[in-house]
Amino acid sequence: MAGTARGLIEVQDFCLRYETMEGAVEAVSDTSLTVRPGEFVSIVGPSGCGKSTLLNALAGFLTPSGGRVTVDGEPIFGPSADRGMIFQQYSLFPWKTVRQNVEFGLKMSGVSRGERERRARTLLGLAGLTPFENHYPDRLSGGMKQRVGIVRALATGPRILLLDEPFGALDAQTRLIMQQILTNMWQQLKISVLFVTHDIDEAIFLSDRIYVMTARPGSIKAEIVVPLPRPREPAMTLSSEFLGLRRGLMSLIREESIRAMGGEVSLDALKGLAINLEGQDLATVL
Ligand SMILES: Nc1ncnc2c1ncn2[C@@H]1O[C@H](COP(=O)(O)OP(=O)(O)OP(=O)(O)O)[C@@H](O)[C@H]1O
Repeated sequence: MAGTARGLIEVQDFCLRYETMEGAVEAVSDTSLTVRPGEFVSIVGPSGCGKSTLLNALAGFLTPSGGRVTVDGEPIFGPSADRGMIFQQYSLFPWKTVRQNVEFGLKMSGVSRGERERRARTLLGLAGLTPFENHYPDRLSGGMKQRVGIVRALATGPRILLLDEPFGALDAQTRLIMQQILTNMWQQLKISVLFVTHDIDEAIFLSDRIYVMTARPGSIKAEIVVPLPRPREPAMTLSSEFLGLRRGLMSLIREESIRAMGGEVSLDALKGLAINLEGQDLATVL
């Protein structure tokens, strides 16, 4: 799996509508993006802009209402071990040990016992999980469970890895460690990654490029290249380059988050200027 120039993701004029009892919900419209083989790309945007919808279409769980979604030029017709997907919630089999969880997909694909063990042990080693290979998931912390989930998705040698807020449930310190483990694994495996996050710092720290989506129906508002060198070090988050990117991204997302609230909240309201109290203080008025 290492060293192969595979994993080109191309999304062209993608639209997705959900049909509901109340009518159609246009979740994503006219979205085009590319992830080149071996690239790490993130998607950020306001809540409800369609990030998960797009990722689920790439995973093969949803069918586009329009446009084209391909990996290495091949259209997507359903889920495949070629496209690993990681969610925020851990989805390990509780009755299997860590190594059995990692080997599961390989067993289903008919890989021999020896080869399964070799691959699982290599990946568990890369993720620092060797001492826990015989543990059951209920004995693992959230960060460890998520590491096992990532290793399990990688074990079958996917061309691309899709991650939907994978570290959203973890505390800040564990999150930082997970980010480094993920980038280490990604650099060694040379796999293409599309990563959805709400965390701007996380997107900058991990990515080669970042797509910013508009409020629903989501489309691409901006594409930002992250020029920070690799390997990324935690100290880089204090550099002027990092802070400049952060400022730019925050202002783009803020604009869209306000739009996503459908006019319920205006910039004036956020500054506390939207209601005229006619000189009285709030406690008196209430
Ligand atoms: N099954 C569904 N039926 C109807 N509408 C849906 C369905 N799933 C999602 N939506 C709507 O589609 C839009 C996009 O949802 P999606 O979960 O993709 O957004 P998101 O950007 O991932 O959100 P968040 O950042 O809050 O996780 C939202 O307005 C959501 O309410």
